[in-house]
Amino acid sequence: MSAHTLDYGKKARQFDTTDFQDAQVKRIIKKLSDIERAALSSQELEEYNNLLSNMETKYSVAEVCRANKTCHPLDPDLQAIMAESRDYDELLFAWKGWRDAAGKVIRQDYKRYVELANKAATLNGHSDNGAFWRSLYETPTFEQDLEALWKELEPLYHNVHAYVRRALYKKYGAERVNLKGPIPAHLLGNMWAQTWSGIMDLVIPFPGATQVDATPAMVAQKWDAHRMFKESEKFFTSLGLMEMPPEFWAKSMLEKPSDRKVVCHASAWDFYNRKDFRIKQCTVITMDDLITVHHEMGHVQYFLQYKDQPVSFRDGANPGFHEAIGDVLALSVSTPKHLQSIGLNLSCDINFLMSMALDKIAFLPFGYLMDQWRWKVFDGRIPPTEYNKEWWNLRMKYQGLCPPVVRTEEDFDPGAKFHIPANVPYVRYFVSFVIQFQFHKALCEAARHTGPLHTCDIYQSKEAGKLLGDVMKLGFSKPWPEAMAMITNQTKMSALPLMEYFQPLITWLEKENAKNGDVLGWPEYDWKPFVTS
Ligand SMILES: O=C(CCC(O)(O)[C@H](Cc1ccccc1)NC(=O)c1ccccc1)N[C@@H](Cc1c[nH]c2ccccc12)C(=O)O
Ligand SMILES: [Zn+2]
Repeated sequence: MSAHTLDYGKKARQFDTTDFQDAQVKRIIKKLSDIERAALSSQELEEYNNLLSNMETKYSVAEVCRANKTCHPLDPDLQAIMAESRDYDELLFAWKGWRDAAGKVIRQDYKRYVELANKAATLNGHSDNGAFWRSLYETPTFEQDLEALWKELEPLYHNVHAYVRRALYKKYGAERVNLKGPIPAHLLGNMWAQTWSGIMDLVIPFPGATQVDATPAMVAQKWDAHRMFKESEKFFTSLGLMEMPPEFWAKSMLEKPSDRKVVCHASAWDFYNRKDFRIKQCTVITMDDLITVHHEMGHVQYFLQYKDQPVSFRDGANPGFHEAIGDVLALSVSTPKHLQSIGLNLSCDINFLMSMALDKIAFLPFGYLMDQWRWKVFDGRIPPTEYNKEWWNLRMKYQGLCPPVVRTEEDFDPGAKFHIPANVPYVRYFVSFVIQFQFHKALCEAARHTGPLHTCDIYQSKEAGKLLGDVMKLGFSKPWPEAMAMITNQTKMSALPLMEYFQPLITWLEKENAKNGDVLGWPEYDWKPFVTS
């Protein structure tokens, strides 16, 4: 890839496109001219690639062992413990163990990776690697736009955070949860506390109503990975979008193999030959993974829709668009009405909206802080001596979380999250979680949906499918505001559709939190949970 990038980059850089007339030619030459890591000397490029390979391997083989010598990988063991265990110390075993096994061990590699990534970025004319990552959005006001979106969404998060904190207080007691303080980071049902649907049973507003998680029904009906992917394909074709080609089914890895170590974090792959497209996923039979299946299938649908564009344009309008496609469909799949239509469960409105909020609203501060930390590491505002301290400052500031045990600069907690060792930017998911509701609202109007936004299911709407398909066909050929306007009739990111979707829940939460006299936020930010071991 680097050899190809270098060859085409050198050719592209021979042209001064100032007076070129054809906007598409100018756009292709501009994109080819950024040769990224290929700008490094061959020796430094080899060092850089080795660092990335070492970090990803360390992450993928890491496991946590018990005193009795049984060892647990992240997928599926530790993820299951974090979602299912309600034992404070068992959760702490998995949480601390994973950070010792996967994060701590890559701190030195990461320090050197930052130096080389920045060197490549400056050789391509950027001030640092974070500036290069942000340049992919072609939006001069990008950082201000993101901060404005976060300020609009923060009150929703504070309401969910306060409500969940009270539920955890009831479960784990006053020594472990302070109703005016941050929440210990290992109690939220997920290894990184990035989505909280794992603890839905602790926070469900109306336990009497039919339950909202489809997992038991999927297991009872003996769903397997293939069935999950086929269900997702059926949704795409119901919109008039494309089915998966035979090579996809022949060459994808949809389940964790038993004979070799693989990178289990889900991913989708375009082989740029218009025929070969694949997903690699260690699928487990849960509702959570049914959502991830749709997410990955969204990437492949995008590959299929733009496969006839020039290679330089076979990319998302911006990285957030690529992350949003699958999630837009998953918003329809998740509705009680749709789940019932495929034989899974249904539930009452507030319970349903709570389960959606535990993933979509809880995620926002995490989606935002991940690259806040990395941008500051790349531009030098966070030196290696403060990697972990600044990480926890951001985890406190945005998510209202605190570490369950003391952290030092011997630790490297950001390294315990896939995207950090894997060199995958993250603000794309924050952008996706905002724009997917803008797309959902627009597609629901195209599908002539009436009633509240959260009940909309665009299944079988060819009009909705055409809107989405036409944008995906553009790939990266037009600036993303144009693609945004094709779907939503306006060019900016907006938090309003997300807020409209969750309005019934927010109203309910504000009343509930007021009734409990709960504080919004964590004024007692210095509080620490009682540590036994
Ligand atoms: O990482 C992912 C899914 C993986 C991916 O599909 O985004 C994958 C990440 C990746 C990128 C590069 C190499 C290896 C893995 N991205 C892609 O496969 C991909 C493919 C083509 C274009 C762009 C991205 N989700 C994030 C955010 C997230 C959490 N919960 C979610 C629920 C629904 C959707 C996203 C999330 C996470 O798990 O923290
Ligand atoms: Zn993705």
